[in-house]
Amino acid sequence: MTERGLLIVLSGPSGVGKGTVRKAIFETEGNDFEYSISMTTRQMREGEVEGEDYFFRTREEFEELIAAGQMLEYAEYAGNYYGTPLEYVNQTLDQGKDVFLEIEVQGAMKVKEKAPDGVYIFLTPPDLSELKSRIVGRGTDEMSVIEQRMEIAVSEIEMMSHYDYAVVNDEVPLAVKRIKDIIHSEHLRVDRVIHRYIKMIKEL
Ligand SMILES: Nc1ncnc2c1ncn2[C@@H]1O[C@H](COP(=O)(O)OP(=O)(O)OP(=O)(O)O)[C@@H](O)[C@H]1O
Ligand SMILES: Nc1nc2c(ncn2[C@@H]2O[C@H](COP(=O)(O)O)[C@@H](O)[C@H]2O)c(=O)[nH]1
Repeated sequence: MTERGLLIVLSGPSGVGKGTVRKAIFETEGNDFEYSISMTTRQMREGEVEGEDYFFRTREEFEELIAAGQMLEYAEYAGNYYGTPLEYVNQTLDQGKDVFLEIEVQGAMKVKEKAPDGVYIFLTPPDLSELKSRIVGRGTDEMSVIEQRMEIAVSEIEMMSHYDYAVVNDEVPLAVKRIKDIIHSEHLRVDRVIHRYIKMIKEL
């Protein structure tokens, strides 16, 4: 039987740079994990592409998928649903490939309940004023939404202790390296490696 892949969960407050760092990770060489594209009911931003950035759905469609048990997790964030389709994650892990989720904190905690053996990484800003500058600088949200996201950010940062690792996103290439190093180390954990040896011993 193929060894199940590792579930990698990256969270952190809105605007910290999760998307930027995740894209940079996937652009670097030597990755062996797949990105799970999320579903959302929020409006598509300029430049976003259906099926690449998100699967954009109506609230009705999203609620049907929840009712059908087709979401690994979902959360309501700043007035919209966001969630992880279950089938892709399960199929990919079953094929022995690692899966990378980039999701907010409520959803990450739901995933952690279901998959405590995943690796949970919290991306932090150097400080809160830099966080606000990044959200403002991105130019995608109105001031009322920015204030809402900053309030949520404070409560999200309070949840950091539930994660396995905290990575500061001061500079993107440094954050990328820190995250790749964590994933590499997770693969060397004895509780993951030992299964291979138990299997070999059984086959002797
Ligand atoms: N290390 C960094 N230094 C300076 N600016 C950064 C850094 N990382 C990301 N940014 C910028 O911060 C802004 C927010 O980044 P990004 O959209 O990736 O955040 P996010 O955490 O994915 O946000 P959300 O959760 O709202 O989707 C972008 O304009 C991005 O270019
Ligand atoms: N619980 C989940 N949160 C998700 C998912 N996909 C993205 N997100 C997070 O939502 C906020 C807002 O995103 P934005 O694109 O509107 O800026 C951010 O923290 C994302 O990481 C998901 O599948 N589940």
